[in-house]
Parts: sequence; structure tokens; C-alpha cells
Amino acid sequence: MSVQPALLPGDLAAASFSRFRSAAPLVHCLTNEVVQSFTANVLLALGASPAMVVEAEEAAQFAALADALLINIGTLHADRARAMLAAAETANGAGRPWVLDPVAVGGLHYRTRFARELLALRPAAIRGNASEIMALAGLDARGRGVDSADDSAAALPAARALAQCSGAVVAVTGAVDFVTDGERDYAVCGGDPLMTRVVGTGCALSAVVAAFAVQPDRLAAVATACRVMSLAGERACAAVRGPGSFVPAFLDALYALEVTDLQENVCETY
Ligand SMILES: Nc1ncnc2c1ncn2[C@@H]1O[C@H](COP(=O)(O)OP(=O)(O)O)[C@@H](O)[C@H]1O
Ligand SMILES: Cc1ncsc1CCOP(=O)(O)O
Ligand SMILES: [Mg+2]
Repeated sequence: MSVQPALLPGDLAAASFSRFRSAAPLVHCLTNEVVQSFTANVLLALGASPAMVVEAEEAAQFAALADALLINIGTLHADRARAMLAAAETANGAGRPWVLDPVAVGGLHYRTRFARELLALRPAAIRGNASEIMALAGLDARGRGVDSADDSAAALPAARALAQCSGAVVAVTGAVDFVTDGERDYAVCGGDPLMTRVVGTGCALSAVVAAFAVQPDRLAAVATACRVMSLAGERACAAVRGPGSFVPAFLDALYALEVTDLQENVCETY
């Protein structure tokens, strides 16, 4: 395994984005209460369809109808947990990929136990920041060289280990996003630190990851989801004054993305 992951090749990213645009996936989102509207708008701007069907019986039914499912435990409570388990089981039975966003796993016991329970239901992909991926992999970020939630490079070994034990493609995001299946990895550059000053960019990215996880080359597709968001993020940030003007500019940049834009690679090295 390479120590320094390769940059996601532009031709793979363009092909994956083209498939995404043709498929226009319907994404069932069981996400947190803070980011529902932003997440729906991100999916719509890109050309996918969101549906937030949250009641347990309905969620269990709908997970077989949607193309992919997102489970984000940001504002977890018992009813939502029941709906999440039911939906993940339906998705598995119907052969639909589902994605786990383990928001704030590590310090809080209830959600950490629940995320481990979800892990046993074999998500197709997992997307989190460095501390979340470290915690889900069973490591404590403190004292292991992870300085902050966005020190994704330090969390790459944990992401690889998590991918190997769960069978999921794991994306650990931050200044550079790393995407791994445990054997191969891609690095995705770009984005802007301003993206961390607006709530929901990570959560919305996880919904986009779900929309891409339907593709056969899941590693390249999940990396492309990360690239789509970082490219739109850096374009938006170039034209805004701060977090308030970022959100509309970001949605416009997602909407304006062309397949050929994915061919360019922003950095030679990282
Ligand atoms: N320092 C940074 N520089 C550039 N982009 C960043 C930086 N930190 C995060 N991002 C981008 O912001 C988005 C959200 O990632 P992240 O902040 O890791 O998730 P979360 O919000 O779940 O903590 C991703 O697209 C990521 O690439
Ligand atoms: C603020 C907050 N509180 C519970 S969930 C949530 C949103 C987290 O969003 P993100 O992980 O994308 O920053
Ligand atoms: Mg998050």
C-alpha cells in the first residue's frame, strides 16, 4: 500500500460525474435536524433528488424505493435510531447502498454504541472527519498525532483499518480528503477552510457520497463525490465575503459544475 495516496485522476472523476448526472439518484436521507434543508438543496443543485422520510415504518418501506440511503447520527434520538436500523436493513435486503456519517462519535456514549451497531449492518461507505473516523475505528484521536478534526492525513491509517474491518469505502475529510477501500486510496485536494465555518458541508457531502455510492467503482465514485464538493467549495469561496454569502454561492457553483470541470486537478502534490 502506498504511503502517499495518488490524486484522484481527472478522467475517472469526469466519468463518474457523468454517470451521476445521467442517473440522477434518489437519496433517502435520515440526517440530523440541523442540516436537512441544506442537504436537500445540495442534492437538488447537483441534479439528484432528496427525500427525508423519517418515520420508522415509512423509512423501512422507502429505503427499498430510493437508490441510496444516508444515515447521519448528528441529532440522534430513540425514534430516529429505530428508523435508521429499519431503513438500513431494508436497504441491505433490496441491494441499495447506504452511507454512515458518524457525527461526533467518540466522546458521546449513546451515539458511539449506536454507530458500532450500524457498522455491523455493513454500510457501503462511511464519511467523517478525522476524529470521527479515528473513534469509529476504535482509536482515540488524542495522543495519536491527530491535532484537530480536520487532520485527515493523520487519520488515514485508521480509515484504512476501518475499511478493512467493515468492508466499506471510507472517506476521511479535512484539508485534504482521503478515500480508501483498505487496499487502495485516493487523495482529493481543493476546498477552502471557510467550508468549516458553515454548518452542514460535511453532512451534505455524506448525502452526495450516498448518491455516488450506487456506482460500480465505488472507490472512485466516493472520491468523485468529495471532489465535486471541494471544487464547488473553492469556486464559491473565491467569490464570497464570508459564511453568509457562501451558502448561495456554493449552491450556484454545484449547479454550474460541468463534467469537463472534473477533469482538471487542482494540485500537483499535497
Ligand atoms: N482546511 C480545509 N481546507 C479545505 N477544505 C476543507 C478544509 N476542512 C474541511 N474542508 C472541506 O469541507 C467539507 C466538510 O469536511 P469536514 O469539515 O471534514 O466535515 P465535517 O463538517 O463533518 O467535520 C469537505 O468538502 C472538506 O474537503
Ligand atoms: C451542529 C450540529 N449539531 C448536531 S448535528 C450538527 C451538524 C453537524 O454538521 P457538520 O458535521 O457537517 O459540520
Ligand atoms: Mg460532520
